[in-house]
Amino acid sequence: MFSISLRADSISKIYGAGLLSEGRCVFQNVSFEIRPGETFGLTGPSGEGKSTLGRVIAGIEKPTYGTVYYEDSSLSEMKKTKYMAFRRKVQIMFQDPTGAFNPRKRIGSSVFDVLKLLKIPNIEHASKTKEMLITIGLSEEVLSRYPSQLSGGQLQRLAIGRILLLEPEYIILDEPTSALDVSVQAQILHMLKNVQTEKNIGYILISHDQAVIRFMSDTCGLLESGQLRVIE
Ligand SMILES: Nc1ncnc2c1ncn2[C@@H]1O[C@H](COP(=O)(O)OP(=O)(O)OP(=O)(O)O)[C@@H](O)[C@H]1O
Repeated sequence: MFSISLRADSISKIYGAGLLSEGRCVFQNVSFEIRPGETFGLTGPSGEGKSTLGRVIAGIEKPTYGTVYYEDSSLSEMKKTKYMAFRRKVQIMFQDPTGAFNPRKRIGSSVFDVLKLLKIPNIEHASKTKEMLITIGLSEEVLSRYPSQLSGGQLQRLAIGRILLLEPEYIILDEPTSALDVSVQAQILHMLKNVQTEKNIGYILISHDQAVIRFMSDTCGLLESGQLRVIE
């Protein structure tokens, strides 16, 4: 089956370089590749650049050196339309689900905004929303609630559900369960695995937790002292 890979080729990130400063090199010559349906687990000590690497792969930040390739196209050379398509296909999800939704809007309204943005015809909204809720294991009742009326686990499920409406090929999961209770963490991880099997999505999973990395990953990378060591 044809699959679109996401590949970092010798990327480096330096913050704060200028006329008077060499800046701070967060990581250098990092290379790895992932494919749909696979999970690349990214771990390492705090402050070593895992989130920065995630943002660079997602195209939110540019690498200082090196190239990120999607479907063999370099992100830095993509035309605007292709880049916009890439940004839709490669999503990033953050640790704290409470900030993921507008606190003044009911969940149904936030979901509606995404469907509208995607130009999904009104007639399909109910079925798309229902399908998404089934995938993330929540009932339609959550649509009438405000974010403050939901648990962290429910909000994280909905954050994933909202991303799934965009039909991504890859999701960068930045500490997706570390703000949650241990029992809820396990449920979310199982759900992520089921979603991956069902939709053949590739994950880059950033976590401090070795048990989470072991449970989820096909390949794992340790980012330490600016270097990525890939462990198959
Ligand atoms: N926009 C920025 N400008 C300057 N320095 C930055 C910026 N973003 C991150 N950094 C620095 O880059 C380094 C790596 O940060 P990053 O958040 O990527 O690490 P991390 O491994 O994800 O950490 P943690 O595990 O604690 O979340 C840190 O020293 C951080 O202060």
